[in-house]
Amino acid sequence: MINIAKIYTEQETSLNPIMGKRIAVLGYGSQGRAWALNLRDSGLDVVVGLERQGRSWEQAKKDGFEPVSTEDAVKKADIVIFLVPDMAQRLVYREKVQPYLREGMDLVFAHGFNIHYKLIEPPNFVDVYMIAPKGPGPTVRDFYVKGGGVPALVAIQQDTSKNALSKALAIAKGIGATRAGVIETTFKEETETDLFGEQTTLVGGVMELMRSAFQTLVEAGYQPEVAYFETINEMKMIVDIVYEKGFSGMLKAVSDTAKYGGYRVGKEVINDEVRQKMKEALDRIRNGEFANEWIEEYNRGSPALKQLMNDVDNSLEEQTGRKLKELIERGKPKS
Ligand SMILES: NC(=O)C1=CN([C@@H]2O[C@H](COP(=O)(O)OP(=O)(O)OC[C@H]3O[C@@H](n4cnc5c(N)ncnc54)[C@H](O)[C@@H]3O)[C@@H](O)[C@H]2O)C=CC1
Ligand SMILES: CC(=O)[C@](C)(O)C(=O)O
Ligand SMILES: [Mg+2]
Ligand SMILES: [Mg+2]
Repeated sequence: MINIAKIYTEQETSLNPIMGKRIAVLGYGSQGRAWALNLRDSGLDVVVGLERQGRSWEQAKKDGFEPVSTEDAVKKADIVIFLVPDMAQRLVYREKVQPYLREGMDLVFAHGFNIHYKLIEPPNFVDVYMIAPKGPGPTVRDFYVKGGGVPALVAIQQDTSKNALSKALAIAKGIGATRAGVIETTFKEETETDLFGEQTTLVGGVMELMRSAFQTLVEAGYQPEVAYFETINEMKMIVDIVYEKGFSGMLKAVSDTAKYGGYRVGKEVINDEVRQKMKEALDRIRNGEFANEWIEEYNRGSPALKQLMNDVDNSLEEQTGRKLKELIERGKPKS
């Protein structure tokens, strides 16, 4: 069954439901900085709450905020937005948010992980909702500054005030998302699809596809620089055309030789075995296995994650990219 999505746009949404309310943005990283700045530029009352003085604290001050401790931000807030890493949210909630919850407060998320997998179980006297931008934090800021907005999903988990949707849409408007459009979803759908996307395509799939192709060429004796241009650097140009003009537009921009070769070999590489693996990844997301594994990894101090970051950093493809950086920068369009 296909449900037709409800899409909210700029005209049918208003900032009024949250105007004058105090908004605490917890965390000042990828999304935190973008949200705090966009909400402030939209005329809303934002306070940045952070755990300790450090890099985020300095950045927030540089951007003109007066950051305060998480507790102090929460104590004075009507709306609390969780923009610390997913794995940190439970502890921040238990120690710094829960003790200060008052009736009529809102708990807001940018991803459904902690609510969907029940790591955070808020009391029934607060509203719980999500605005999930479908793009990286720096892009959320960049698009907003340039008059646009990254599309987002909105979901309501708890609607004690009977006004949660209009407040969620107001925040979506405040970060610029309604300039594009905001789709209504559930915490379950957002959490499962977001995890699936980053695992199989956006982060894991695309990166390993590019790295595997690079490594195949280099192992066959081709120059790393040539392999890098072919399998990694050109990806942006191809994906940019898909973004602007869809797959049909991309196919029109490449040669007939590429179209035929891509048609012939693409489905051989990304075959039924790969689709089966995608299905299994989705199953592990849906039955909670992935969430449990990630929580355990995090509790051990994220050794696998650290290893991955290290391996990638030291890989030949990354070294080659660093070597070619100056050349690539020189060639970028100037306006
Ligand atoms: N990164 C992205 O572009 C996207 C992120 N999201 C969601 O947004 C939320 C925030 O994610 P990011 O912006 O990636 O986070 P991030 O990793 O960039 O957040 C870092 C911020 O949290 C603070 N922080 C780090 N560890 C902490 C801890 N143990 N306790 C308290 N504070 C800590 C840091 O000081 C910093 O201010 C998550 O729920 C994520 O799933 C949703 C869409 C895209
Ligand atoms: C940027 C984004 O949307 C991701 C990949 O889902 C994330 O960073 O979690
Ligand atoms: Mg995402
Ligand atoms: Mg994600």
